[in-house]
Amino acid sequence: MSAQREMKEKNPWHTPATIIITVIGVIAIVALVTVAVLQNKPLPKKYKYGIVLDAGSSHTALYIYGWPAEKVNDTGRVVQVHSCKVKGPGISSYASAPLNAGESLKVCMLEAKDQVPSKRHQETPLYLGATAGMRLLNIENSTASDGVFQAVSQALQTSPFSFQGARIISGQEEGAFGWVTVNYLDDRLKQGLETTGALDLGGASTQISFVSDNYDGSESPKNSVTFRLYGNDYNLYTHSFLCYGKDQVLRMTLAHQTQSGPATVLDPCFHRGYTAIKNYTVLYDTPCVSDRKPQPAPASFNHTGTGDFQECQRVVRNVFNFTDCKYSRCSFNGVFQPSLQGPFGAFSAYYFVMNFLNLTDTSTPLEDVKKKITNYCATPWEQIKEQYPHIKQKYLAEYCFSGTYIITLLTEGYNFTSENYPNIKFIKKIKDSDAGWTLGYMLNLTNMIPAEAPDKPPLPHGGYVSIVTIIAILLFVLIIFSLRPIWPRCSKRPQII
Ligand SMILES: O=c1[nH]cnc2c1ncn2[C@@H]1O[C@H](COP(=O)(O)OP(=O)(O)O)[C@@H](O)[C@H]1O
Ligand SMILES: [Ca+2]
Repeated sequence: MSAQREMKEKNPWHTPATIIITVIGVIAIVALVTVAVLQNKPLPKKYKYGIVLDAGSSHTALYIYGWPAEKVNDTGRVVQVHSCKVKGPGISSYASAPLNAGESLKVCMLEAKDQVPSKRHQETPLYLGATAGMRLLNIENSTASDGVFQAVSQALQTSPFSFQGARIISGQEEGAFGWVTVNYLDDRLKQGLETTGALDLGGASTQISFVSDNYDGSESPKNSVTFRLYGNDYNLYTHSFLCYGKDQVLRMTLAHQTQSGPATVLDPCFHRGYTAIKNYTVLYDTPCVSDRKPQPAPASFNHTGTGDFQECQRVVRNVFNFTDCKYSRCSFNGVFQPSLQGPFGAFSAYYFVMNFLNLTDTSTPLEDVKKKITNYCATPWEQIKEQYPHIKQKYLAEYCFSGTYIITLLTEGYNFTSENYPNIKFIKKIKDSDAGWTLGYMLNLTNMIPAEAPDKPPLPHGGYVSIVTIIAILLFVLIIFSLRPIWPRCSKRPQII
């Protein structure tokens, strides 16, 4: 009994002071963790939006981008939240009825109104950028292109968004912003990683953009764009070939085959059994071919397919000039191109065509790619129509030509070889956002990519809570241990005696 009393008296656990200290300690730890969890909760996310209309030669598409209002400078934070394909042709096709161009945008603009919360409408910038279709119309008839811009601007001004203007973007911008989009979405810019080149195939123009170490921009300054992004300097090579989109090249190959104004054209780029009456005036109605119109020309010709890849490639080669080059090296048409470097992302029509032909897997050797296109071209038109009843016949009839053009452009135009062909990835989207120039264009106009690397991001909420919890537990353990030298000695004393 007396030993027990003595123990009770000397054990600090049982003194009122230690009990109070321990209770206060535990309360303090619980309070600390509670504060960490509750008070430092991230603020509810406020989203911002931006809208870009891509007025391409074949059609217009609307893209809505969104990002959390705070931390705008974080790479890869802006994402595509919605897209809308405008019904009907590209705006350049409305040259003689410009009001209809404005009207055609209405359905997608209404969709955008639904997609962006109404309290954000006023602050949401809206841009329209037109590419090669409008470049060609502007060359052909600048009054008509002004009329189209006036009509679309008027239509967009009536939207609740903050309309920032409609304009033709240059080929250089189109190429450079496509490259920015691909590398931004891939998180390559902020991390200073090796960049991915961008290959964009449209209907009226095509772009190639990449960074090459042995290129400083001095040999052909007009092909050079310099960027300082997140503290890294980039010297980008870019070129846009006007008229080398797949629709204009198709016209150029047909123009090549109709130089003498024949009544029938036997075209190796179309399937056997394919036949259509085509109008000379319509075919030659673009600045890419207008100077070659046979004079006098009959009203129309009979366009008949023979389905022969090798012959088709021979015809397609005629649209390239491989001989003139005043630089150390050229792609084609006397255009400077440094040596190819790094991985490439090929999008837009590159993707549509190669995806249809089941050729997006670039581990397929180049020779096998050619064999597959050869087989496709050699398949009779009747069989093709039966095999793909749900695909638009206009696209279906042209895949043989388009596949042949793509392979010729990549290998003979840009000089991809069987060794570096696998460096190309045919892509439609990166992390749910479409590959194309629009995102890069918006990031640039809203100053969303800083020249210098942003400060290190503060600890995320989860990390902050974990650290406070760990510290609290350590403190608790420390209190226990600080009491240990007194407590065990007291409790063991009776045994020693
Ligand atoms: O599903 C498809 N299959 C094949 N080609 C397509 C498909 N969708 C779009 N395209 C083609 O992609 C190209 C897009 O070009 P775009 O309209 O962007 O012209 P641009 O960039 O030269 O101004 C056009 O040739 C169009 O016909
Ligand atoms: Ca395009």
